[in-house]
Amino acid sequence: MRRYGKHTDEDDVRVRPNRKGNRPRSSIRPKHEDAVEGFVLTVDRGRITCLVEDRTVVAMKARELGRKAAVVGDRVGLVGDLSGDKDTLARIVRIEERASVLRRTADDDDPYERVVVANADQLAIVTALADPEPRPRLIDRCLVAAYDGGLEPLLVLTKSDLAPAGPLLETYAPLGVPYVVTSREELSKGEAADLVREHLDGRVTAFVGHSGVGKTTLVNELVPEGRRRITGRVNAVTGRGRHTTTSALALPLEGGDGWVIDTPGVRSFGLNHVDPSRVIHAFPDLEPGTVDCPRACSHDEQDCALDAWVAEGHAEPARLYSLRRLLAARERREGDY
Ligand SMILES: Nc1nc2c(ncn2[C@@H]2O[C@H](COP(=O)(O)OP(=O)(O)OP(=O)(O)O)[C@@H](O)[C@H]2O)c(=O)[nH]1
Ligand SMILES: [Zn+2]
Repeated sequence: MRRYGKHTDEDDVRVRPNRKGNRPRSSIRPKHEDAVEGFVLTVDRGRITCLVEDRTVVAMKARELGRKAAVVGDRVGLVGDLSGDKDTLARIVRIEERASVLRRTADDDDPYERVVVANADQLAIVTALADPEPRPRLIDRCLVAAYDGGLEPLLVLTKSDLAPAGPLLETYAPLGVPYVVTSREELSKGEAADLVREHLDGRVTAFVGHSGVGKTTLVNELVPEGRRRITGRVNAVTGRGRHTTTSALALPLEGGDGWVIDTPGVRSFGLNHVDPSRVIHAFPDLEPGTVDCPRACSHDEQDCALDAWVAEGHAEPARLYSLRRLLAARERREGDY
């Protein structure tokens, strides 16, 4: 039988002698200061799987967090049973401020734009050069989502054995986006993964790409054991035989301190709330030219000061053209999905 002593609350509320009449110390301590830090690996129907030290711990969100959801990549504070044993459930009591956010757009089932990945440093946009054909507008939308959310983009162009990368790269050259080009042959020799890995070490990279571009093939090359390891652990803890989640999944890079976050399909990015001033941060060469813009300028309107400024020779016209193209990609069109 458990005994409840007189002072069971002592550890929670340690009130110090308060001679100066200040507020009791207990009330200014952050709540749950004993919470342990975790990293969200995946989310499945309200079950949030976190890495806590070297254990996989399944948790629920504490009610006090309100509507804010924990998403893959979040740094969280956990309390409760952190053993990671089967059938145990910890509680997430804190979600740390996010350094970056990748949003997906609202859809028929859900009217809100939602964050799908938090704290990624980089967005790897996987595009096939053929089969399926590249979709520049989709790439542009990914770039806007990256710039807006605070992620650095990386273009990963697959299937260069089927079509040359030149024309597409030319389109993106003025943006200075780093890129990797891979082929079937490089893939089979393991070289494709090596090329991509050079961009991943020490960073958290979210991978997006629509069906058939070779994203899964590449991610499996990058983290051959990763998926099995993580989903195996998740299954062991949840008792579910299959990893059924439709959420993104964070996979540890072998021998590095980076993470690959595999995202399911691309449902188009949430660009409704894109702030042009955040996108223009990605264009530091153009930014000074916006001082004479009207207030809340979209930089895609007639009175925008950038046209005259660029015409005076302060920056490359190709850069302004690229900025405008990206800003125009915010509008969702038929076929963007
Ligand atoms: N020719 C060629 N084929 C490739 C290359 N990379 C991947 N593929 C093939 O492209 C097809 C699609 O690859 P997946 O990895 O399944 O593509 P995905 O983007 O994950 O697509 P989903 O699984 O549908 O989301 C597979 O048949 C791959 O073998 C490449 O560099 N060249
Ligand atoms: Zn402007």
